[in-house]
Amino acid sequence: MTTVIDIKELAHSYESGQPALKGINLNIRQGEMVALVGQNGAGKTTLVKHLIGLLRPQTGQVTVAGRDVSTARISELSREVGFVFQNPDHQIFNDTVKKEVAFGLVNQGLPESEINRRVLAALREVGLEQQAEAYPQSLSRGQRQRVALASVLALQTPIIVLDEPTTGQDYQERLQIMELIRNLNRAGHTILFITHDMSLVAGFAQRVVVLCQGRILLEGPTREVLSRQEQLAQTLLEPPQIMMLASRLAALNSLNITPSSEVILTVDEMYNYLMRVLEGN
Ligand SMILES: Nc1ncnc2c1ncn2[C@@H]1O[C@H](COP(=O)(O)OP(=O)(O)OP(=O)(O)O)[C@@H](O)[C@H]1O
Repeated sequence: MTTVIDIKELAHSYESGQPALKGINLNIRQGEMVALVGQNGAGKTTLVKHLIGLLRPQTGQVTVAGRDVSTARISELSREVGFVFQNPDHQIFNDTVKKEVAFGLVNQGLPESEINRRVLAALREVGLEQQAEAYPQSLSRGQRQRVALASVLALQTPIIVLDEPTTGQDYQERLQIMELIRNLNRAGHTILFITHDMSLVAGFAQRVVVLCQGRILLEGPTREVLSRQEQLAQTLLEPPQIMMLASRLAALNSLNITPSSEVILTVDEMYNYLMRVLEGN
């Protein structure tokens, strides 16, 4: 499989503080669905900002779809990578939902009929077609998060990076969003998503990268990484019983059972159970 994100010895220090990244080496191949996890301040957002040119490598090298991000223009990178910000309010600035989702497409100079088609399809996918004319700031945080997601869906970029895509969503909405993202992956998009939610990792990621204090602590297939309970404990990602369940769920998911099998029901049930444990009910 072709490598679409290639990160070599990437380090970054903000002016005011400690180094946020300390020599990251990471390869992501076309068509993968990868979770990036780690406790607050581990460097996850700093890392992904390099993929869209919001930060340029101070040391090391980052290549995205064959383009060196040190020299690539942001407009060039944005055709390859769609980015859903952690806080939708850093992304949303138009006065209607429809205009917001259309914004990137208008910038690309697409014909109006194509823009309308893509905007409506994206809003339908995130369940916001009724809110097309609404003022984004009148929507709930969860709905604004879905507006941000729709804007990226409409761009149809080969790579999609999502920083905490399920923030502000309830249990059902979280599942719907992750299923939508998984469908994008099945349709061929490469997905990198940041999350604190290990049940989402267990249920949806093929591979996990664990960041800890600016370094990669663990990296590998989800099942393998989630079975490394002792090392994961260092990152204090979740209470041990949640990690244990997440690990078992990942093991079941990795069996890759066909949807018609009865066992898949067990996976779903277990996932639902895990989500309810996390919700505290
Ligand atoms: N703009 C900034 N200026 C100075 N320091 C920053 C800036 N952004 C992040 N940092 C610091 O860099 C480190 C890594 O932050 P980063 O936001 O990348 O971590 P994260 O893993 O995404 O955290 P979270 O899960 O809380 O979003 C932290 O110590 C953070 O305080």
